[in-house]
Amino acid sequence: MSPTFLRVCKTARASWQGMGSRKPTPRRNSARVRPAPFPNPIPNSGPAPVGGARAPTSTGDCRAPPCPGPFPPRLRDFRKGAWLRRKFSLYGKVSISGSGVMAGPYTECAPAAVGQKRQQFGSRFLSDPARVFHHNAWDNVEWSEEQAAAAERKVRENSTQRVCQEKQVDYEINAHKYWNDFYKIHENGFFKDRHWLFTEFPELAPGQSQDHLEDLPSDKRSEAPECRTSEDGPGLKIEQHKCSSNSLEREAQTAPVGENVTQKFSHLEICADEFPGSSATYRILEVGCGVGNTVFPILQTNNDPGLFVYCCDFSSTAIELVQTNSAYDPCRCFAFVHDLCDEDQSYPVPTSSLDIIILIFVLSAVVPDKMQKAINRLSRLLKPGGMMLLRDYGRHDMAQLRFKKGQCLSENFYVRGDGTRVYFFTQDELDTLFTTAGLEKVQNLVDRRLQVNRGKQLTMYRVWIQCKYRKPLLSSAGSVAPAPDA
Ligand SMILES: C[S@@+](CC[C@H](N)C(=O)[O-])C[C@H]1O[C@@H](n2cnc3c(N)ncnc32)[C@H](O)[C@@H]1O
Repeated sequence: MSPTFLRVCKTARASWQGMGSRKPTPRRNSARVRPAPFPNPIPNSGPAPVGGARAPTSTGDCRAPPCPGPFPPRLRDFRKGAWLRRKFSLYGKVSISGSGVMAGPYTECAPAAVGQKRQQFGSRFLSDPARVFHHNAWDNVEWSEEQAAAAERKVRENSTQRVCQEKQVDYEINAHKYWNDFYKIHENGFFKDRHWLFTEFPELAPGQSQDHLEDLPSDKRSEAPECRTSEDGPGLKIEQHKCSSNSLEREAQTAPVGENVTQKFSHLEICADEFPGSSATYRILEVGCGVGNTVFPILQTNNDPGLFVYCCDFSSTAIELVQTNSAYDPCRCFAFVHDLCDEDQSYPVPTSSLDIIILIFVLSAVVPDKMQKAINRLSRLLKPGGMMLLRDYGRHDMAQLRFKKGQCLSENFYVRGDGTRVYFFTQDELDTLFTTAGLEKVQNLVDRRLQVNRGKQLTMYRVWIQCKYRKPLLSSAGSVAPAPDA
């Protein structure tokens, strides 16, 4: 994109590259699973009670662990049982007798009745341990004291030996390169079910029918590839709105991709009425979008003609994959390379212009020292009343427990075998990050889920955290609340 696409209004610095071409339905723990010795996970969600420890709807993260990789493994990976069992001690053999992974009393709730659309998702509670392998996953699993203590021990153990300073610097400076390498290898092969998106985050498609989801049995929903192109998608009706006639918008959206087209705009600020998507009435930004696993489902599901979706990632490889995806529509979407930790880069939208900012398993990839400023900057982009949505790894998730000594960078922060990094949050830590950025809590819950490999009789305990924080409409003085300084 050329600087001519931008109108210089004030002083600021903007730079970006490559422009161009799993439940808020609060669910109740109607049943509790008393876990056993090891990792136990959780469950589902519902519209969440503010600040609770409820469980969101469906699956959680983007991928689970088959290898030190950035994502939790997909369900189908679980079928590689033998290999996984060897590799990860956290995969436990379930002992129905109670001596194995799951012990203690369980209460199994009947699956949600047909017709209770949202509740069907993530509302499967295990009450009878003998039935643990009857389904792929169980919701709202509570951890026993014994299991929590074992997780603590495991973390203490794998944190004793830290990565040397020199390597730590390399992982920080070259973080985007490690992710580029990741996407060069996997491209968009990590697509995973994201139907939970709209159950957990209805704000992404307000007022839109979720009927297409009900066509899938719940088991299938969590295994189906989540993001398809418009051609092979789930038959969703996509109503496209016209491209803006605004020249900036048009040109910026068709600019070439890749790092070589990086444009640095020092001391620039986007003018309020000339930026990509400036004519939209509902703006969503996804930060750390990867290859579009969230963005494309939003574009497919939300047919509001006033919708415009921005998405960025500091991996130019990922952004290129987004921009070259056949479902990428520059009239409705703008993908750009951006490092959310780089204070010298501005976002291509004005302050107070976004309705929703979504962070899915991205904040955990950022070095803890830089998280607060990154959230502060994002907070300023939200309109009063706008919301920040997050889903990310929770403390003691199986992925954390499986790290070996020598992979720990700092407390609860690790590097995977491929050089990508991951932090495991507590609810309080996230609450502090968001409230310090001037946002108020709407939801902050922990999602504990037990995933099951029925073929191999393995159980995996996942922990994810889901948050929604809103920018206040008015300060107590009656004016719009000020955005925090970086
Ligand atoms: C675990 S992946 C999640 C991708 C995507 N949100 C999803 O759920 O499929 C983390 C993503 O965050 C991106 N990322 C990590 N650190 C970043 C940063 N400082 N700025 C922008 N993107 C970043 C990575 O490139 C990667 O695409």
